Amino acid sequence: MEAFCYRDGQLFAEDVALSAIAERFGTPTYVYSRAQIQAQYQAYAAALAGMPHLVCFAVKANSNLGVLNVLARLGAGFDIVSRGELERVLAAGGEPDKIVFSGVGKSRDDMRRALEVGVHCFNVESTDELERLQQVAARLGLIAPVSLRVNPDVDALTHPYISTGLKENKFGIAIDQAEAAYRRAAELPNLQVIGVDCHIGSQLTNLAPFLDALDRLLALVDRLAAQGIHIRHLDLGGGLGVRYRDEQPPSPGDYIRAVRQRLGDRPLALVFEPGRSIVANAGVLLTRVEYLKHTAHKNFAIVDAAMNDMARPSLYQAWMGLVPVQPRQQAAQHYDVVGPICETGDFLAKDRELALAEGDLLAVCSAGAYGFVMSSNYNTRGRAAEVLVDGAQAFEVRRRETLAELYAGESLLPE
Ligand SMILES: Cc1ncc(COP(=O)(O)O)c(C=O)c1O
Ligand SMILES: N[C@@H](CCCC[NH3+])C(=O)O
Repeated sequence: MEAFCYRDGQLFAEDVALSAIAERFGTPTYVYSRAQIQAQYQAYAAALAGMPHLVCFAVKANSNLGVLNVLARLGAGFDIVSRGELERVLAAGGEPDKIVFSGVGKSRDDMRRALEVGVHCFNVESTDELERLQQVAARLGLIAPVSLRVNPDVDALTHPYISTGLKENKFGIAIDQAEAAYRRAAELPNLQVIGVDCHIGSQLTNLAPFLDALDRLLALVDRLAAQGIHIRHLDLGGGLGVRYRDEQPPSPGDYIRAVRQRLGDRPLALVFEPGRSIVANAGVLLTRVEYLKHTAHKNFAIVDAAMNDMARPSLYQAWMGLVPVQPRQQAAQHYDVVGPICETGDFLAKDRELALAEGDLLAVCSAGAYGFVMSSNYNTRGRAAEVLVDGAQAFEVRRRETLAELYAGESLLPE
């Protein structure tokens, strides 16, 4: 489905014109489509029908309570990496026993709270973490369900900053040390081994690395079974890519069909932790042109969104689509679309052909994942509003940060 499309000469989110959203809520504003989030979640759930599974949305991709609530109502699970994400999921109505807890740096406090609420599984990333989890669980008199996150050493063929499954990355337990780690976990009285986990990177557009990692994990599951350690679920992480420009990533259905074929008759449940593929194309960042600046070398469109609102272009040189909300019938020019922040690296798009005037609205496409969640207050800019569209209705699911909030909690030195 296409949640964002042109009608009557302007861009709509479902049945709401983006110009009306800008009018009502101001800019910059993130706009999400409920129908698109639902459709992407259902693509995973439908492909997993008929077998035990959990689709755990990776909260890091978009942690807005409204968005999490849409997914919780569909019965989604959640993949979290911090206490903060845990509290968000609970506040949004997520079920604790569908939460998997990932991350290399879980504190004792993180573990305690997750044990108390009863998460589905801890994805443990080191042997020291196993020992710590044992201590915390023993003190509470509880049993911690665990998977070991295995680092299978496969090249995800993606940007180096978002590749996680190579032996030089900080994530997981090296696959050649995994069996010893499992034997240790099986000895610890307050741990219950239930799964194997891996996550090799993000924005993968090719199935081969996923299937390569899967083969290595299945071989490990078989070796563990021979030693009497029986794995109940396989968690393949997230990572499925989306189309930003001309990428042709496999669909969740194609991916899951290929995975199911390889399981054979092993009685394994499947867990996925998709983030980007659920929400990226369910969101845009709406921004307004403040100035057009023409120099001898370049044209700049200076807009009211900046790298503090959307970091991906500056941080990863990511190419993101950028389209006018109300296209003009006049000659286009080449523009660098930049924000007001005092850094040359503050750009949203470079060298785009656009017909623009001051005051025009633009939409940064595919901004629903790793957009608002990576925003900051750099240059003491307030964070954008977030709006969730459902059919003909638009709900402000996070209001714009106020000026007073920008320095709340800070204080002057005493006299
Ligand atoms: C452990 C883990 N699970 C899931 C995800 C979600 O990945 P993606 O948004 O690429 O689906 C990530 C981020 O890459 C991750 O680190
Ligand atoms: N922040 C990255 C994805 C990180 C994936 C997290 N493990 C991006 O915007 O592409």
